[in-house]
Amino acid sequence: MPAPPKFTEYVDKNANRFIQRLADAVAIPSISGDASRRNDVFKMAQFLENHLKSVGVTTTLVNLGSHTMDGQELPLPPLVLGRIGDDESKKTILIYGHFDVQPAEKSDGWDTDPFTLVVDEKSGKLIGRGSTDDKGPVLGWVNVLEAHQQLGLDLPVNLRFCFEGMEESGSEGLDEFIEAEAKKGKGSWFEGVDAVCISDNYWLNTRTPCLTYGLRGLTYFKVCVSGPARDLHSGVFGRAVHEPMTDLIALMSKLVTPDGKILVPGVEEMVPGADAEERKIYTSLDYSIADVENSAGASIALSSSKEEVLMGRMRNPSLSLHGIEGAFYGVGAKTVIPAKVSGKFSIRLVPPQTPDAVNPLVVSYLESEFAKLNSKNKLELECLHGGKPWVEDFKHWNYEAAAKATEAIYKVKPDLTREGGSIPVTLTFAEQLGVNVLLLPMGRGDDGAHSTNEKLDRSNYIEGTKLLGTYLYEVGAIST
Ligand SMILES: C[C@H](N)C(=O)N[C@@H](Cc1c[nH]cn1)C(=O)O
Ligand SMILES: [Zn+2]
Ligand SMILES: [Zn+2]
Repeated sequence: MPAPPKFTEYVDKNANRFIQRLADAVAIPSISGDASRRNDVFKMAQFLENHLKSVGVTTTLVNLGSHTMDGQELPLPPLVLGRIGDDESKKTILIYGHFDVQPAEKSDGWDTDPFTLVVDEKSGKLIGRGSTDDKGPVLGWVNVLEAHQQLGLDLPVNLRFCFEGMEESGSEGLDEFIEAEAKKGKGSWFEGVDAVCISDNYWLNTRTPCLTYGLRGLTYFKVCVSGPARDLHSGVFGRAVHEPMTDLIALMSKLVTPDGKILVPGVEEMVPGADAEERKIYTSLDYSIADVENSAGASIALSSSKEEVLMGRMRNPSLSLHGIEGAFYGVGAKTVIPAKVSGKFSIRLVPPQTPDAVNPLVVSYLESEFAKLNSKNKLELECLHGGKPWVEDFKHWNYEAAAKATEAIYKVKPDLTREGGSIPVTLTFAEQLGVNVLLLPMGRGDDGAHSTNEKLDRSNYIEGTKLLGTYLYEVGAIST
């Protein structure tokens, strides 16, 4: 059953207001990983709750307690829960999204202020932090509800919402909440949920919409090397003391080869290779080396084989080095020996890898490599956060409904993809609620999530809003 034409017409007529709604959301720098922005994450929770209320959703804010970040005790942002519809003859869909964003500074290399949405009329880009990850998709649902409220249309399904403000920082407190609710059975917030829909990833390319049935897991490490009591002068202490930065670089260089092979013994070996049958999946996807290179902004693909690049992103683990805290990075030529430096790296995990299985391998490898350095400095290892990988059955009515909706809006069959990123709560929903989970992305592969000049194309936001609404009608029309 397609959505009524008046729904899609309403979305077109109100596109500019919907863009203003996104601009208002982007203006709140809700960076969960920055302690100084915690008030803004709370402000964003309030903004979202107000918008949901105004379109007829019954809402609750759930206090998730507090946590320690950068040595500070901080209140966790609340979960924003919502419900609309209680008709037993209809299916109930749980929608998840997040209202926190990655850090962004103009000085990182943005062309414009990251927290002022720029509507580039010529290119059709809506540029700003969170535009595609994940404020645009979250507001897409608000837009759908507004249209139904204003047009006096009944929703074809019951909806439950679970929006969090810590996704970019390990989803602290969320798994525990879901597990505790799921245990309640009757009377649980999630009672009656038939399936889950998450819009928080991207098309593989810039042309073809997709449905996503897999995510990589993650384990994120901080490797701290310290020694001197304070920063030292390299002219006075160079070649006289063990230098933390030198030890750290030696360790970091032992983690991964320049062509992406993970050097921690046992980690690559956990994953079985792809057989000819599986390779066909990657051959059939609408993708080329130009897609990865255009979205990376340079000709730097690791392989000239499309299948290898896709497998590297979708079905193989990867290890990335992210940064070094405490290192000198300013302008000029400071001749310092930093006293304490912390390297940050993460491993994207694929089945059957889990943080519990991989972390001990990482720890014992780094400890043994550090021992080989014969350094008198001190090594400390910390796993900052993690999550398991997830792969779903895509031959399910939830995917069938999403495929029909995609064909109705975009006039093409969607690709079926696995995403290289991580949304740890996905597996928790699947396991705890025992229902199918679908990823229905709004944005394109070149949106630059987590990067500078993050954008969502105007057409993806507006057609994506229609897609989310149409998906609900297709779910409503399925009889199982
Ligand atoms: C795919 C999703 N939109 C996303 O960006 N997830 C993040 C989750 C995360 C974990 N640590 C920090 N952020 C990701 O895959 O990096
Ligand atoms: Zn993200
Ligand atoms: Zn996200």
